[in-house]
Amino acid sequence: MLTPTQLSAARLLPDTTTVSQYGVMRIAGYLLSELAQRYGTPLYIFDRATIINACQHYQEAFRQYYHASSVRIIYAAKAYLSPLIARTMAEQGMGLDVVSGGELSVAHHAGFPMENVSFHGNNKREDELYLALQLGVGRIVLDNWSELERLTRIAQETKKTPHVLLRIAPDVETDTHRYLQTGHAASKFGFPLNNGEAKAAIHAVLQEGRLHLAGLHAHTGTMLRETRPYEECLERLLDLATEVYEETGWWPEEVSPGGGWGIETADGVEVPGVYMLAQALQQTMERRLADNAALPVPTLIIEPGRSIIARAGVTLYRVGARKPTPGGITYLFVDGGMADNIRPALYGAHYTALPVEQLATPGEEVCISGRYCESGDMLIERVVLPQMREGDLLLLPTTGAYCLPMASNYNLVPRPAVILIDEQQVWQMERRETYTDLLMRYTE
Ligand SMILES: Cc1ncc(COP(=O)(O)O)c(C=O)c1O
Ligand SMILES: N[C@@H](CCCC[NH3+])C(=O)O
Repeated sequence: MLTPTQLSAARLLPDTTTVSQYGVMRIAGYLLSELAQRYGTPLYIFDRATIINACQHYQEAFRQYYHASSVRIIYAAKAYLSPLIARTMAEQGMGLDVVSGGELSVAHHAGFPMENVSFHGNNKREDELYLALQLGVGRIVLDNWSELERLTRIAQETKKTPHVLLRIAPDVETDTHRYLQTGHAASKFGFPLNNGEAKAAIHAVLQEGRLHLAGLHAHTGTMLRETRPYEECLERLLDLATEVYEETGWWPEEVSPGGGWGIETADGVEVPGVYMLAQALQQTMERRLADNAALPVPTLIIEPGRSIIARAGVTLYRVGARKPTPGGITYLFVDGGMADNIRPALYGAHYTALPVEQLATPGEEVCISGRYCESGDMLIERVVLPQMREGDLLLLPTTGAYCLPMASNYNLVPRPAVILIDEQQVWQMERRETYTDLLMRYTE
């Protein structure tokens, strides 16, 4: 029998999760308590089937509205990357969006086809641009004038003609946390549209002639749960392209309204299906290009990260202590916290938690708090759970995106192990850090 918390959390769990009539939870057939025993805790577990299903779901949704050749779906590696994840994305026909020489190196190491890699970021260093050209990345997305000048100079020197997109700040408002907004007029990302800089940058690239301007890009924010910002963003990019076409005859081969599609979380807000996004973008494209029927429809590039990988991931923590306080809060201390998942502290992100084994104890409201020396180290401020004891295992769903990539060694706690599982196999993607790993960084 599922408890009410388990029931409401069921939609947040990986696709292969099962709970027996005695309340025993498995993912891809594995007993979670056995995985915790074998790999230790905290443990991040990714379910391969859920990742593959999400990739296929995106492809099917967009292929309902576009020819396969006119849409490219690019996984945003910043959500979580390992060589095995890069290989899985390649097998699924996904491209890869990277934002650093580090992510680029993992993609290269994994043998990811470099022509399907887009190199993003707002401050790419010179050595990273050289590396991108040397490895032959498909697209470099330029954010600002300095980057444009830097890459133009490198292109001249190396006698290469990189394919670039210009990132535009389209001045589109999004209904998401302030730190997750990226397309407004004051955004740190992109050439502003409003003051004419975006158009000036396009003219500059075309006049200089050293870079191949393949198209225009924007990304308005993340954890979006409506199609409106995507539609507005695509409209603005196409309007800008139309103006430039009339002035110069240049027309984009590609346009991208970025990634950012949300997921359902413990806050209970529903997210429309991805096919709604595909449909909305196709309709916007058709509407905006109706007056220019002779022009080829640009390839649409979409860059999901979280909506591909968040629900595939869960975290297992072990409870170390239960502490009722006279102030009325009962804490459950777990063996991880803000250093492996900064999202609640940084964005007020909502998670829920489930005991891994069914407990017949009465329910109580607790605060799930980590082991770090910060009062703000709360993974969940309030959740009702059966009374848990020291040693019990707790599972947090939807931790596959932006937890591990933002992890730190705060308090010099080693970072957790990470595994990928399917019904046949367990792959250890990252081994647990050791004290030796931590000590190796010090040179004196
Ligand atoms: C340029 C760009 N593309 C794609 C993404 C992926 O966003 P999400 O993981 O929310 O889909 C991001 C991150 O917000 C981004 O900055
Ligand atoms: N790190 C953020 C998302 C930022 C995505 C990159 N622009 C999160 O956890 O939600």
